[in-house]
Amino acid sequence: MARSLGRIFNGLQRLGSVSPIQTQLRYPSTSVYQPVRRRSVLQAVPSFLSPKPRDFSLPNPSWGSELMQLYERYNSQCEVETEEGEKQEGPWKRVPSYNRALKYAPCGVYLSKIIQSKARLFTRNINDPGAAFEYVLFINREEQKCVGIFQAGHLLEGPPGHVHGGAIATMIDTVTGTHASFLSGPVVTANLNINYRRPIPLGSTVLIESSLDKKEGRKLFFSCKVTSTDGSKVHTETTVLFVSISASHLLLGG
Ligand SMILES: CCCCCCCC/C=C\CCCCCCCC(=O)SCCNC(=O)CCNC(=O)[C@H](O)C(C)(C)COP(=O)(O)OP(=O)(O)OC[C@H]1O[C@@H](n2cnc3c(N)ncnc32)[C@H](O)[C@@H]1OP(=O)(O)O
Repeated sequence: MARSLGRIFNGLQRLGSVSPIQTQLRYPSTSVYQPVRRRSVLQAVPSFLSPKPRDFSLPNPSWGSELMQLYERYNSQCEVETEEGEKQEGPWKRVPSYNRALKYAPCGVYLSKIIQSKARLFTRNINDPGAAFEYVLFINREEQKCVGIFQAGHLLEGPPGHVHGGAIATMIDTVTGTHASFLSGPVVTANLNINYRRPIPLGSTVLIESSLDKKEGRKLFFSCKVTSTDGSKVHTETTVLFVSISASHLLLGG
């Protein structure tokens, strides 16, 4: 069963012909979710089987002014105007975000109904806006950087009034993991090493910046910093190692 699912998944990935992250990044970054590639792959599928998934990385009423300001700052650099007044892709891309990782893959919506259909992405499984992880990620291909803007909700408490260290680690893993997937396709975290420097108050917004240090074969080494939004306070400093895997590594249990 697992083997045949692996074959289906690999086949579907070949059908899509681009990696999951590359697929999503083809969508016009300043617009709401527009599944250009997915539509062409799935045209023949009845529409009742393809509900439009919610993109959690778009603003909602729980977003505070800091999250909104930073979102707008990066989003305004996703599409720029040439001197002739034409619009073209800018240096940054907003990364859409759904409540199942499989929805990123070509035909993923259908696979996600077959494989562990109740599974939900850890950071996107609370429906109450603002209660837990509110965040948006942007990627800059040229500078090989990824930033996350993260507003921590009241359900993420660790030390009284402050964010749980595991929730911070989750967000660091999410930003660097998305960055690594974008650069290299499917990966898993092999090592995550965090120095917690200052606690993060619940309800506040922080900036998470990931950069690729080096790539050696299947291994990708990243540094990641969590700071206040103006960069004046460092909350954590992290190094992360990701290892590239084939899709069957996950489907067949490693
Ligand atoms: C189909 C998927 C599509 C995905 C699309 C996603 C889109 C984005 C979606 C949503 C965004 C959310 C993003 C969230 C991201 C979250 C990521 C996680 O949390 S992952 C869960 C936690 N991690 C694990 O469960 C790993 C468990 N470990 C393993 O599976 C294996 O140990 C693995 C793959 C890491 C290595 O196993 P081997 O057998 O394949 O390879 P070997 O030879 O052991 O290692 C390869 C190289 O790496 C080094 N290495 C391995 N582990 C190391 C370690 N812990 N420290 C240092 N080096 C290590 C080794 O020394 C070796 O190096 P030398 O090639 O010899 O130079």
